[in-house]
Amino acid sequence: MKIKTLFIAPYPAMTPLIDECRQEDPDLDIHIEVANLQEAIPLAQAGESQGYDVIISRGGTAKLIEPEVAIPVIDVHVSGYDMLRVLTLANDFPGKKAIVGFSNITLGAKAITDVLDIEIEVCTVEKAGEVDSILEELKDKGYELIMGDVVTIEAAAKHRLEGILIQSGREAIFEAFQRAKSVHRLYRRKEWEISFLHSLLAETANNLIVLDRQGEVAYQNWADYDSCPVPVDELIAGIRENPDQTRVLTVQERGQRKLKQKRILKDIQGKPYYLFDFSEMKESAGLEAFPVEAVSQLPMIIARSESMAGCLAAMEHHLESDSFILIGETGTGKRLLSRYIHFKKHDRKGLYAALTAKQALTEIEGEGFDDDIKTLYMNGIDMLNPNEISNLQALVKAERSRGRTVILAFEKEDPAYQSLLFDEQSVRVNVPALRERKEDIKALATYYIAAYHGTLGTSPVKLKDEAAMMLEGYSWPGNVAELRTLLKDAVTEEKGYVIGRAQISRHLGRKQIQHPVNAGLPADFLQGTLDEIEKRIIHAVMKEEHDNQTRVAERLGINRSTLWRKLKQ
Ligand SMILES: Nc1ncnc2c1ncn2[C@@H]1O[C@H](COP(=O)(O)OP(=O)(O)OP(=O)(O)O)[C@@H](O)[C@H]1O
Repeated sequence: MKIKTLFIAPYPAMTPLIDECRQEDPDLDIHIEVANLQEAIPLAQAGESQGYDVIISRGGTAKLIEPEVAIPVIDVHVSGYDMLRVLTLANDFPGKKAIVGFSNITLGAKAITDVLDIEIEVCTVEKAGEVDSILEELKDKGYELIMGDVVTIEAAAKHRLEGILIQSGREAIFEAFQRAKSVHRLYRRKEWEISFLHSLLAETANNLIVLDRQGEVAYQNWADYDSCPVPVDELIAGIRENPDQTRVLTVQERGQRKLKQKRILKDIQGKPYYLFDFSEMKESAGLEAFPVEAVSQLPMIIARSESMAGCLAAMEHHLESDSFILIGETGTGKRLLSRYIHFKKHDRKGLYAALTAKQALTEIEGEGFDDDIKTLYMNGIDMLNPNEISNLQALVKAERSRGRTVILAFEKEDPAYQSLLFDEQSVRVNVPALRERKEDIKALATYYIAAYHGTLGTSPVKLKDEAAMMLEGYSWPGNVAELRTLLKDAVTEEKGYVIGRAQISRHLGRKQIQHPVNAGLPADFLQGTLDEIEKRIIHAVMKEEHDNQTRVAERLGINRSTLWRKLKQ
């Protein structure tokens, strides 16, 4: 198919030559118009809307058209032949002569006049406005003949000077035809690439918006939403807050569902762009849903005691590892520490998932397990049978090789899990029981008083030393989780500003009543293994709390998933 070409000639004498040349070029379908400078712009714009592929023009006219249209504009260059022709013409002219024009004309002219020793003055202008004053000066000096482009020749006529237009010859026109063809080919190829990528994007980047640093929308495509699911102002505020972070992941609760937002900073042609990709997080198909989150800030860990500070230091020291084993009684803070490891290792560039070992075995291999999950925290390993344990071992290895950090939690060092517990590649961290780090108790209690004051609006703001001492005297079988529950009960009940000995003693006393050592229990209640006794206690409390698992977990100072696990045993 021929290339539809609009040739805008800046002077009428050019048209016969163009007409002659176009007969010899089978690839271009050329339509000719004559217009100089500004007059050419509306013609060019009309040509673009009529479906022309390319425009050819010359000098200042071509330059003016170019920014006004979105199709390629080819400039007919002034060739050495054109220059030779005009100089030959002028050579026989008697009197003083000069060439006036922009450097694209005068540089070549100067070279030729120097080499051939032709006596012609060469004057270069930098702005079209300078032409008049140069011509006036030349006239005063006795110059009679001026050579140049259309602008120069029109000005020469005004000053009553003789003018010869530097015309384009066949070679320059053919050369422009060639360039028109190759630029058109390139343009077509790029156009194809762009539409190809656009249709790919429309298929693959389903819910995407791209903003520049100023917040202008550069691209957007919504398959599952009518428009951006998060207000664009919110996205812009995030960019301003943190413009240089290359990757930021967040998870937002949207009613019952969770919306994952992934922000990637991309340098495109030297300019920063922010790609926001949105997706709904798939709820786990299996047992119960497990929490997946983007840990957005470093979790607060109280570590006044030497043992807890040592525990943190050991983790910090081995952060490059992709495998951790946390050993500590229930409620000591293993999950909290795993979130701390995740934040330190992956910052906001990946998601964190906490799940039981059984869930891990069923969910991870399944469809829809999110690639952005970079840390897997697994507990409940004691519920696995030997076969499942070896499956878990293989899974841990595979997940590590996928670039995930795997953190396994154990309540005690049980020989049944030896293969997992003593894995050489893992960093083992012992999380001390609260009774072994009494120095942390006051700080933890104060932290919780402040936290509940801030989140629940509870009154107390101070813990008296005598009350702290009472807390330090207790053995905390449920560890920090139990301490937190006691503090929550105490601050919710208390309407004054201070938690003193009386309040703490009341709550610790209740524990004695709720968990009497043996009073009123069947004779065989304390018989059997520890696991059996634990089971009986849990069922007794379940009965008292009418099967309300949240309340039972609170009373026993364990979290709900631990309770759930223990009930399933
Ligand atoms: N050092 C600490 N500083 C602040 N809060 C803590 C600390 N240790 C534990 N906590 C808090 O105590 C509660 C229980 O901690 P966590 O759930 O991490 O314990 P766990 O050892 O994983 O328990 P389980 O084995 O029962 O699942 C959480 O609310 C946690 O934030």
